[in-house]
Amino acid sequence: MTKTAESIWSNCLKIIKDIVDWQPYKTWFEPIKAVELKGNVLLIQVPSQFFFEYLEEHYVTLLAKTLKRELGKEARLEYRIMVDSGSNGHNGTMDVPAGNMKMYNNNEMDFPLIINSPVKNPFVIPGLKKMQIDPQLNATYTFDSFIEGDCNRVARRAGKTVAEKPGANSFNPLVIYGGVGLGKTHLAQAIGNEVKRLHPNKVVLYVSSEKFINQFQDHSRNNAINDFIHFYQLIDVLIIDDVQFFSRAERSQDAFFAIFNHLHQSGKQLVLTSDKPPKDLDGMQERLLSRFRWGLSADLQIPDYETRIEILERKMKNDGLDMPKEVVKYVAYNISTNVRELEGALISLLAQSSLNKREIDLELAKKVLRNFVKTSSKEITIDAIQKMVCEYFDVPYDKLLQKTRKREIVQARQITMYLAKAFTKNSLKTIGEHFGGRDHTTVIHSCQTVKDLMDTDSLFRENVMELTQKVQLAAM
Ligand SMILES: Nc1ncnc2c1ncn2[C@@H]1O[C@H](COP(=O)(O)OP(=O)(O)OP(=O)(O)O)[C@@H](O)[C@H]1O
Repeated sequence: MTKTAESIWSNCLKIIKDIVDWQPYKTWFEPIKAVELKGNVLLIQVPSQFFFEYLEEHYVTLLAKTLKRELGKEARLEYRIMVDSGSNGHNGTMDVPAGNMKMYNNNEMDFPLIINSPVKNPFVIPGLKKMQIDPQLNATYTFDSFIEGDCNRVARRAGKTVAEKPGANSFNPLVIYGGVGLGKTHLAQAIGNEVKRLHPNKVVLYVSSEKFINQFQDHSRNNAINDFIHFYQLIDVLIIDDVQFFSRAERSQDAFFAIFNHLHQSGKQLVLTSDKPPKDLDGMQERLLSRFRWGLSADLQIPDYETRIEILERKMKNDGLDMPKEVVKYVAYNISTNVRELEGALISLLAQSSLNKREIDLELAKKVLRNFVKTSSKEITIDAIQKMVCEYFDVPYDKLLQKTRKREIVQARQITMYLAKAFTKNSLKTIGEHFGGRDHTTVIHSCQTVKDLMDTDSLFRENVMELTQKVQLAAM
């Protein structure tokens, strides 16, 4: 029988249908039309640029293997992409070779594009029933590399719970929010990586809201919104980064609403990040905001001095680097804006050391940081912290030093000790002396009590976080 484009494609579809699940088959393979067969090159037509990219990204291996079965090992695939003529002046279609198909002539490179796929070869998995998608995760963003401190304890622990039991916990959705460079993406990705580690069969997808909106707009142009929504409804753990950008995209919010409802009702997990608390997300539909409140919103704050040291040390350890402790302390002390800047300072320091072929020492650190950020001009004192706390809680200064056992005073005193330990270089003994001659063990006990209370009492935690920021500002 003569081979035609249709017959070849129809044979390919028979194989593909046995391998992929029904829904992705309908979404990603049924809309494809066989156009032309020229020797060993099959031209297929796909409805959009997005569709083409999606196939290339997720199904290129499957397509290549299938086609090679039908047309031999020299087989090649070309796409004809339906183009929106209104937006770019093309005449309705554009032909593109499957850029990666040539790789498949080399048997050793059978699956170069399915990254993080738990399934090595879709052809040997009997009755494969899960959608194969690249979860778009960066393997370096793990819980292990995400240092825990008072600034992120609640969010990090909630993230772990979600990863252990996705969809089957009360943190659904989990909304992680916080300022620039404080680790929202890292933590959200860590959840995805942990889910894949603990539950390899779960379908995880990380996507930025911007990408989601672009995909939606592509599908909308191609009258394929239902396909778009159906695709997202197949995911077990959907992680959407920077949801604040939805505020500019009313119609994408409608699609997200449909996806959210379906996933939530089916016991699937949603993880969202935002640069502000959900209640401050202007331009977001109320029905979405009310759904965000169903789960848990956890914030990320600026890490305190000790956590900043730990972050720097872990980063250096991971990269096999070393530098004197006093330099680490100097960097941590002077950069208290966010973690990205902290990492930036470390990189600048290493670069300067390697360019100038000189050891990293305090002198070099001072020079580099001078150009990098405004270093702390003032060393914050215990007295200054005491005054700030007294003002904040409206507690008389002398009461802080006396032996009063009144709860408000005791807590204010404990918080002051905690902040003094985090933000000054004084020893525990000196800190104790500033509180009417208390013992260093009292300071240790106070710091521990503050940490414990921050885990259990959200109002207390908010107070400490606000005071932390005030102290950090005063030290700049
Ligand atoms: N607790 C932490 N432990 C270790 N590394 C951290 C921690 N928090 C943040 N980082 C690192 O800081 C950098 C910035 O983090 P990330 O990109 O996740 O921030 P973000 O809050 O998503 O920022 P943006 O608001 O700009 O999107 C990353 O390299 C991340 O690994």
